[in-house]
Amino acid sequence: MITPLDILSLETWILILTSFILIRLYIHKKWQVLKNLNIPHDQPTILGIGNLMDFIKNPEFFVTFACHKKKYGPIYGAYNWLTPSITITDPEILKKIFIKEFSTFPDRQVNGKEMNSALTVVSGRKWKRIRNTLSPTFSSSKLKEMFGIVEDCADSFVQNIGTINSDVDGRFDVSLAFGRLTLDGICSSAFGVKVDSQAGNNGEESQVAKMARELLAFEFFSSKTTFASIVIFPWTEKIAEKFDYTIFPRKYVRYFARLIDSVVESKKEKKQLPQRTDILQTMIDSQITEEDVKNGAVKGVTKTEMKGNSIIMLLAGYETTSNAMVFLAYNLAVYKDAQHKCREEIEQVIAEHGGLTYEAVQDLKYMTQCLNESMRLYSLVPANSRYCERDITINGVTIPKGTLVNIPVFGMGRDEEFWNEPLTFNPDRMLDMNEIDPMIFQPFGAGPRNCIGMRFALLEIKITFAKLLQKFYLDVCEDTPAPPLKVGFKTSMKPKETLYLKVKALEIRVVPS
Ligand code: HEM
Repeated sequence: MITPLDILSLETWILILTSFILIRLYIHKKWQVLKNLNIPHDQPTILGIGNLMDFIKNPEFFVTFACHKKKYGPIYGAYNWLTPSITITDPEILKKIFIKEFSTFPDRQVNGKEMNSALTVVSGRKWKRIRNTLSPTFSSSKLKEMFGIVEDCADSFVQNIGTINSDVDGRFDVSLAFGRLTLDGICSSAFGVKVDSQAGNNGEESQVAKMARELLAFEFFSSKTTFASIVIFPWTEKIAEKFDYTIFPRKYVRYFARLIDSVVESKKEKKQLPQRTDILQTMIDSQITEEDVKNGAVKGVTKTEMKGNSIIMLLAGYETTSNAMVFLAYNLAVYKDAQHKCREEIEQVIAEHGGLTYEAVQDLKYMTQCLNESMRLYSLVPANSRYCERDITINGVTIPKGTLVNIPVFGMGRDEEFWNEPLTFNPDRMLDMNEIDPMIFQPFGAGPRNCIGMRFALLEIKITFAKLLQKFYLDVCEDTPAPPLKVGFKTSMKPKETLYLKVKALEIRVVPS
């Protein structure tokens, strides 16, 4: 296959790309797109190039956001390198962008063949068809059928946490332990493959777990090609598509594409695995051909789309869910009253339902409050976005076509304008979710394009903590930092430094302080 380097030398490409940057810079300066924004306050609207770089360099996004908000007001324009963007925190405007005017803002942003079909990046009719096909996978009835898969992984986690995942004092690396758990959960549900990564060093790690770990460890933002493609030239995606270019390392995409082929084959032959409900099975059941797509099919996924979307479930669902558990564990270890109340609730709910059933998990109300409060303080996806496809004026604010709307989710979660004592972990404020504006607190995004895996993630987190807290008491170690934790960013928000906590088996029954 011809690669760009077969056509022109690297130097020539660099020259061409640099010329493009300068031309685009010139055009934007000329047009001053953002100067035309009809923003209802007197603040300057141009921050200059590099708003997004600020964020990547400084994951304490809320610090950047708080400074910008103070300086420029609640709505301000900036350039994400060459893409004009507008940051909005007004809930009324956000509601219109996410819901009422969804057709104007259908995508988050303007990767070979497989990844270009992933739900996260497709748009228009294609997105609608794939989303319609995959959504039923996360319905209550399907999640109930997947309950066993998730429960197995949680059981394995609890079994290992007191032994191979912790040292003699019960001290464990929180990200490592929850990372292994979620890897098992997502591989099992997305690919239909049991990977047993929780067996850790004492057991044989499967090749799938190893490849998944390596794929997930890939630093997207450290790759200059990726950076250029996504951030500086969002429009080069179309060219990249022609060359079957993917931002994901080809070795892993090919590996998983082949893995899916073999799982599909063995599922067909019913040789290796029993037919069971998982994300891949839902896609197999609704497989269509390229011909069907051309004929306007409104539901179903092609073989290529099936592969891309299985891989994207792994990428979108792994770190987010794992880090949500890391932050929840931290908060429960620090705030012992909350941990104690969670444990009481678990015991009560299990007694009422006669076990930890799917319905029992839905009744873990206080644990949900703790999780929501934890995700407010440490939002896993620190910023959301919507790409504006036509000029529009909303509540007096003009958003020109081609502008990226930034929603600083992490910043809004800690904004004093919206929350009383925002840095305090207070699950009680999440008691009545009708009182919380879903535009201000949006850990899973909002509107028709919100997180498709939300209910799966919530189920996995709650089952795990119900099982963990039944058997163990979570505590801080001597070197566990005091709140608020310093955060870093890879593919999702995570603790900046390696975080250690302690587990103590509950036979010792420690009375919470
Ligand atoms: C705590 C865990 C998770 C968090 C915090 C999270 C957060 C998010 C957010 C903020 C978005 C963007 C939504 C928007 O634009 O409004 C998103 C999209 C998405 N998430 Fe999640 N997610 C989590 C777990 C998962 C899981 C477990 C899966 C898969 C099994 C998943 C699959 C996806 C996909 C495919 C999209 C793209 C949806 C679309 O464009 O239609 N996520 N997620």
